[in-house]
Amino acid sequence: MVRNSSEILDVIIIGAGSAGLSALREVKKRTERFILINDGYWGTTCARVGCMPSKVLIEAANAFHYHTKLDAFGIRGAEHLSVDITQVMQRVRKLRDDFVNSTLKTTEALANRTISGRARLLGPTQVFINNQILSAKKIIIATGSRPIVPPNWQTLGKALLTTDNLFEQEKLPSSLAVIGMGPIGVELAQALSRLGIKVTGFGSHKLVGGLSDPYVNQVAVTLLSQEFPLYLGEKADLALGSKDNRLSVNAGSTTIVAEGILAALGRRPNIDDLGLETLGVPLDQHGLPPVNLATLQIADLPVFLVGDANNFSPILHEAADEGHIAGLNATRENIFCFKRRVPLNIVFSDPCIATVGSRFKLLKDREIVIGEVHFDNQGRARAAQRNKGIIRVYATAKSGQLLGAEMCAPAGEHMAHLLALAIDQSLTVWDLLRMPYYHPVLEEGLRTALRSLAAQLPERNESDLATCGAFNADALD
Ligand SMILES: Cc1cc2nc3c(=O)[nH]c(=O)nc-3n(C[C@H](O)[C@H](O)[C@H](O)COP(=O)(O)OP(=O)(O)OC[C@H]3O[C@@H](n4cnc5c(N)ncnc54)[C@H](O)[C@@H]3O)c2cc1C
Ligand SMILES: NC(=O)c1ccc[n+]([C@@H]2O[C@H](COP(=O)([O-])OP(=O)(O)OC[C@H]3O[C@@H](n4cnc5c(N)ncnc54)[C@H](O)[C@@H]3O)[C@@H](O)[C@H]2O)c1
Repeated sequence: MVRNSSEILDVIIIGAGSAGLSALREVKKRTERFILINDGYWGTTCARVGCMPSKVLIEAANAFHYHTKLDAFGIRGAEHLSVDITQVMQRVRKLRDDFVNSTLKTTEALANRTISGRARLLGPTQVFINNQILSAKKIIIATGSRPIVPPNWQTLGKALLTTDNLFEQEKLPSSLAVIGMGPIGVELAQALSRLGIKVTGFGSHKLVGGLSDPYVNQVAVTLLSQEFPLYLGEKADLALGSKDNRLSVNAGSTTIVAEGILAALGRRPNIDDLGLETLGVPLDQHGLPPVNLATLQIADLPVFLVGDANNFSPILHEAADEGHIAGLNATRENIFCFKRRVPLNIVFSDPCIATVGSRFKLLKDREIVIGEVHFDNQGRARAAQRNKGIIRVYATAKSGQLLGAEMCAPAGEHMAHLLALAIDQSLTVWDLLRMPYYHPVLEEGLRTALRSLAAQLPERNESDLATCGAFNADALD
């Protein structure tokens, strides 16, 4: 029998991932009349099967990969090093468990304010959960996303890996086709290859890792292809041999045989079966309702859609921001518009792929100037055997105001943060060139890109340190 709770809650939060927990933090400050509902495991995608375990795996892979550079430093014996995959995976899970436990503390303390189960909307103020109907003034939907797996791939059983089960593996197949070269595919294909697995990468787009600048992409593809075969531009599909039961991957004219598949085809918002159709607003072709990204409100309803579930920018800091905005707006009289942060996407490949500010594909029809640096001859990068990669920086042609950058560069994660701070502050290339650069650092490479950009701008007053030029000597720039 369905129970109809008589209590009218202030807020129901559906989904206890990073977005839901961020909303919870704000809701909790203002009311005790809330319920947090989560289906399946608690502990967030980020900590359980996302950002954190993937980064632990990548760190192990890069630590081992370093042995390929030792000989050049004059350090011998590296060929005797080997990877114990079982131990690597155990360490991934051990750290993963610590990360998950840290997130569980928040929700365990809530006791009867949490419900485990699959929630479904019955309208803008009602939720059906575990045979009962809950009513609330506001509802925050933070149901996250899941890996896309085509139906005919699901029959593969153990041979099919996604990020939902990869980190649970005790051992890994000796050969693996990584299908999809977005951020997840690139990060994991490189890491698994560096750990000694025979990886083949497939991507239906020519662009990898979320890049849109073809010049940066070309460098990224060239560098990744030096580590594992990479087939781009054709959709991959699978076939299981009828006689030998061998798994083959086909993409255009390419066919390879692999022991296992890692599907990294993208992620789908968890909005199916959620009852969004009961809200009475139009849904787009993906089933998504209209969401105001400055308020996270769905149309003018008392309902908010945040995090991966709205498919706007499925990365952690954006999910956390959206939860924060929705948590505030759901507990205030008036809805407030928030200015969103400068876009920043980092792929933890080596060299690091990153996009910051406006993407190249959105700028190419505007009047912009582009500064560029290749790291092949950059002094500090050469000293560290990290001299590979490129940064391209975009600015307005008139004033040199920084608009964005794309890169595949050593220390790219840090360069991208520096540029994000500069873009947020509406700085020009000259403003950045006026600031200090220590010597010898990788940031001098970024400065070279900025100088090449400044050289294309109208001339400046020479009494300004921003015009201090390069020595044109590898050792000094
Ligand atoms: C392998 C991988 C690596 C990543 N690496 C990075 C990275 O390095 N940096 C970065 O910024 N981002 C990264 N991301 C993305 C980041 O993890 C996500 O953007 C973020 O975790 C999304 O948080 P969320 O709260 O929207 O969703 P989630 O954390 O998935 O939370 C949603 C919750 O809602 C529950 N739920 C779903 N449907 C219902 C329902 N009907 N009723 C009740 N509960 C429901 C789910 O079970 C889940 O617990 C990575 C993702 C993956 C998969
Ligand atoms: N470091 C990070 O910040 C990080 C890391 C991992 C994931 N993420 C987030 O997770 C989201 C999902 O990442 P993702 O890489 O899974 O998705 P994605 O959508 O970015 O990339 C998936 C890729 O798979 C390709 N593809 C789809 N079907 C294919 C097929 N049959 N054959 C070959 N290629 C195929 C698509 O063309 C696409 O390029 C990202 O948007 C990102 O926001 C972020």
